[in-house]
Amino acid sequence: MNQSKEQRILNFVLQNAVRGDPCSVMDTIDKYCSQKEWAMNVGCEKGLILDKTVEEIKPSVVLELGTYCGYSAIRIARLLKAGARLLTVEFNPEFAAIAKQMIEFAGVQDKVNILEGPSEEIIPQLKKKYEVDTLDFVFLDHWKDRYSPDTILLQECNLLRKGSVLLADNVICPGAPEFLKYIRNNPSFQCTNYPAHLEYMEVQDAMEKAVFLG
Ligand SMILES: O=c1[nH]cnc2c(O)c(F)c(-c3ccc(F)cc3)cc12
Ligand SMILES: [Mg+2]
Repeated sequence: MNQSKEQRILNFVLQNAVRGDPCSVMDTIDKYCSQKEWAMNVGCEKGLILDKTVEEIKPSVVLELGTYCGYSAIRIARLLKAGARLLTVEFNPEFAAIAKQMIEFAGVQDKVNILEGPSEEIIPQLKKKYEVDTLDFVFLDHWKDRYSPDTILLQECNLLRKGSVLLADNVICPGAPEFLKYIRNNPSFQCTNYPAHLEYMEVQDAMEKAVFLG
């Protein structure tokens, strides 16, 4: 049976990146996806916005919605302080299996827990099943029409605290208009937009940062 694109990306990393070196894994994925097959990793330009956000917050507990091949999980985990942890949610079991191998190869597996299933089922389990009190940082990079319902769900589950930071990918391309309308008109959030390019393309995209004001 012929391989999936995600399996080809993983194989290219296993054969070309340096085991235990997160930057090498990220660079190798970016090389493959810019030269051979496009894939929906956050990439290096928007990845720098993600890096700066994580370095500013110095989070202890991070939630990522949308793991895909694990690129942004590795990007985030490499910057986490000792004892800090990343919970990353992936609906697609094939993607989750690829991400697990990618994260282990990068050597950040001790900081990352991949939670397989739909975000709307997992978010309500975070407190009891995954021992989360509140989230310091949430990276939204899954299905665009889940951005606002999941943001509402995070609030309903009391997972946000004063100063919790949300960062959403793709608010221009493919676009998350409902989320932007919701978050920018909500007095409980302070929003900032970061224009960028779509990963590996000369197409406009942007990330939206939203700080929860409590
Ligand atoms: O579904 C997605 N989930 C998470 N991130 C994405 C992304 O960064 C994309 F660029 C895209 C994308 C896909 C096809 C296009 F033509 C443009 C963007 C999709 C997603
Ligand atoms: Mg994305």
